Amino acid sequence: MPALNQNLQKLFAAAQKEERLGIGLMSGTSLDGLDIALCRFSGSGLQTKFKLINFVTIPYEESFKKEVQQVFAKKQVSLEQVTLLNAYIGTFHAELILQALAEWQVNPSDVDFIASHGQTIYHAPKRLHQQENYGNATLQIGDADHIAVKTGILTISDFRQKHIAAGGEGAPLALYGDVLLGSKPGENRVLLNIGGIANLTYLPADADYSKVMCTDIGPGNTLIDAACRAYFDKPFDEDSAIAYSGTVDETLLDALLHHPFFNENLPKTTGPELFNLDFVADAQQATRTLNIAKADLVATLSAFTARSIARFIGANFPVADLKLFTSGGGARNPFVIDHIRKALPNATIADTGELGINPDAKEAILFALLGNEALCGEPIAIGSNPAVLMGKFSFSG
Ligand SMILES: Nc1ncnc2c1ncn2[C@@H]1O[C@H](COP(=O)(O)OP(=O)(O)OP(=O)(O)O)[C@@H](O)[C@H]1O
Ligand SMILES: CC(=O)N[C@H]1[C@@H]2OC[C@@H](O2)[C@@H](O)[C@@H]1O[C@H](C)C(=O)O
Repeated sequence: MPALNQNLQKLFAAAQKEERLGIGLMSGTSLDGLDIALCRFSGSGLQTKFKLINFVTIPYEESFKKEVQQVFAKKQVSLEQVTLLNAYIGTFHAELILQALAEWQVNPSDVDFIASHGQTIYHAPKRLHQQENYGNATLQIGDADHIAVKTGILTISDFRQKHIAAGGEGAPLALYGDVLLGSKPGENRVLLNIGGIANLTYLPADADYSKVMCTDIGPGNTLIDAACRAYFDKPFDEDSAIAYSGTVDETLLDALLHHPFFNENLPKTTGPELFNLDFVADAQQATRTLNIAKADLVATLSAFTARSIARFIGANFPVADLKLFTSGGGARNPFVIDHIRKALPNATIADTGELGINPDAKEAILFALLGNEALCGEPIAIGSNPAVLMGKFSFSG
């Protein structure tokens, strides 16, 4: 039998180890920075044992955000800019990983794999584009060959394509990790992530994985952030200072909550391609609220996030018998969380820190888990999701 080449030998060795060190990377729709989670794994699937060793979010410079924003969630962009960014983001993420590893005094050669989400620049489920000849599609850039070559670490990436190829919308993938991290027999749980977009995983008390459900709900921080950028020259509404200084416009809020996306079948996905300031302006036009104070707009958009989340949970789950665990940057938005609490007075709400999961690190941990599965797992059927192993391998040499 011919010998395996060195890349495949390394891959085999990593997959067969008792314990593996893996890095999960997330660069989300909020474009706030790169989340880097260093985890130790043993086993796979529902028997995985994992420990978060180190975590950091390295914030992006404004100049980098602006470059990505030129192509982010836009129908018409410069193809040259996309091409340049694809290579640039891969190299840039590799530099940030090396910086984090140096700070943690971890030698790159001790890390078995990197699992990289990349940067979503366009998410186009068929429900959005509605073009007959095309199916679901999504695009994450930041090519992993650059990460692998620059760090010397086997890199797994582009997880969402397999989900689409096997019948999904490419998102949310959270359930694959949430089942492992968050389910507890005897408790109905919801793991709610409020990132740019809000999504959740429902974990039923009987631990019947066929009943697990994971879907996007609607906007998380994306509209709040967009309004802060456009009208206050701020990247986000820190500690809800602007929202608390304004008043919710109930007429506008009601119009926003009437968007047909909220009545579409589950599971479903969305993004800033739909929930953006043009959508808000249309609702303002229709309700003659174009002239409301900008602080009132931020308050209304914050209430919109909270109310759409609370309405979804109230309509779909047994609220009085439910534990809700929050994560993502929006879990640190007090206005949003207060409004969810008020709308769901009977639900128990805490952040995922109560489960021993750093709420800011959860999505990066998810990708590390998916990387571990790509190396040594088996496809698992959860809810209506495709039972597939996701991710593509990039070798360092
Ligand atoms: N102290 C705070 N007060 C208010 N909002 C905050 C605070 N800290 C973080 N946020 C919000 O959280 C956002 C970042 O959230 P997060 O990093 O979870 O998003 P993401 O991972 O990019 O999104 P997604 O999950 O959609 O991909 C910020 O843009 C901001 O809106
Ligand atoms: C296409 C894409 O990047 N979607 C993200 C986004 O951010 C939140 C929500 O929209 C979710 O569907 C998904 O990310 C998480 C990590 C997921 O797949 O579970």
